Amino acid sequence: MGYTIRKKNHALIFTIARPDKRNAVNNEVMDGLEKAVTEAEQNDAVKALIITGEGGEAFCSGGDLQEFHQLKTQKESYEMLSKMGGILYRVATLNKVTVAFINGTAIGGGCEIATACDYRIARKGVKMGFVQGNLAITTGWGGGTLLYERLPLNQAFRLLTEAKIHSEETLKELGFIDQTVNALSAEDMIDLFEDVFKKTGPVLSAYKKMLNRKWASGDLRDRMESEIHECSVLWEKDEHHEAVEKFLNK
Ligand SMILES: CC[C@H](C(=O)O)C(=O)SCCNC(=O)CCNC(=O)[C@H](O)C(C)(C)COP(=O)(O)OP(=O)(O)OC[C@H]1O[C@@H](n2cnc3c(N)ncnc32)[C@H](O)[C@@H]1OP(=O)(O)O
Repeated sequence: MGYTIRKKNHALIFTIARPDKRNAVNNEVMDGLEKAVTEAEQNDAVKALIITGEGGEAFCSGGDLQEFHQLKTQKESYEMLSKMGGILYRVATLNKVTVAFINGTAIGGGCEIATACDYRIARKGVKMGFVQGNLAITTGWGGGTLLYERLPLNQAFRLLTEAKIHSEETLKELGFIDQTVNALSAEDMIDLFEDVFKKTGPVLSAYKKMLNRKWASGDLRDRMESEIHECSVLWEKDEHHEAVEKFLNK
C-alpha cells in the first residue's frame, strides 16, 4: 500500500509510503489521506493528525508525474486537482491540530500538503520548493491560497513566483517552518507537542474553529477553488506537458 496510518499517543500518523517515487502522491495516496482525515475527525482520542513521508529522502515530491501525465485536458486535470484540493481543505479546516513532519525533500504539491497543516516541523537539512511554476502551472491543490494565509503576502508571492528550492533555514527565517529537529521519524518528534496534548480535545477544537470562522468569512474554499480551476486551465497547455515530458525523459 502507498501509505500507512498508525496511532501513537494522541496523534494519528499518516505516512506516504512510496519512497521509490520520492513519496509522490497518486490516487491511492489521496484516498488514504482522506481516510486518515476522517478517522482523525471521528476519533475523540485523537488530538493531532501528523502527515509525513517514508524514508530519509523525501517528504513528498508532489503529484505523481507518471500517473498524472496521462491527464491531458483541462477537464481531466481538474478532476484530480479538485479531489486533492478538497482533501487539503479538509486537512486545513480539521478541528484537530495538524502537523507536517517534513522528513525529507518537499516539492510542488508536497509543499502544498505541508502548507495545509497548522505546524511544519522539518528535519535538519531538508529542502522545499513550490516548483509548479517551472512546470508552467501554478499550485493546484489549494496550497497557493493557503500559503497566502500562512505567510506575509509578499513572502508567499516570492516563494510561488520564484519557484525555487529553499533550505529549511531560509524557510524557517520566513516563518514557513516552525521548528527544525534531528528526528528521523514522526514518532521521534511527537514529544514536541507534549504541551499541546495536555490541553483537552474541546479546547484544541475550539481554537481551530476560531481559525475556520476567519477563513470562512474570507471565502477560503472559493479562493482555493479558483486556484484549482486556474491550474487546470494551464495544465492543458503544451508548455506544461513538455515540461513534464522533460522530467520523465531525464
Ligand atoms: C498540483 C501539484 C502538482 C501536480 O500534481 O502536478 C505538483 O506537485 S507539480 C510538482 C511535481 N513534482 C516535481 O516536479 C518533482 C519531481 N521530482 C524531483 O524533482 C526529484 O525527484 C526530487 C527532487 C523530488 C528528488 O530527487 P532525487 O535525485 O533524490 O531522486 P530522483 O529524481 O532520481 O527520483 C527518484 C525516483 O522517483 C521518481 N520521482 C520523483 N519525483 C516524482 C514525481 N513527482 N512523480 C513521479 N515519480 C517521481 C523519479 O522518476 C525516480 O524514479 P525512477 O523510476 O527511479 O527513475
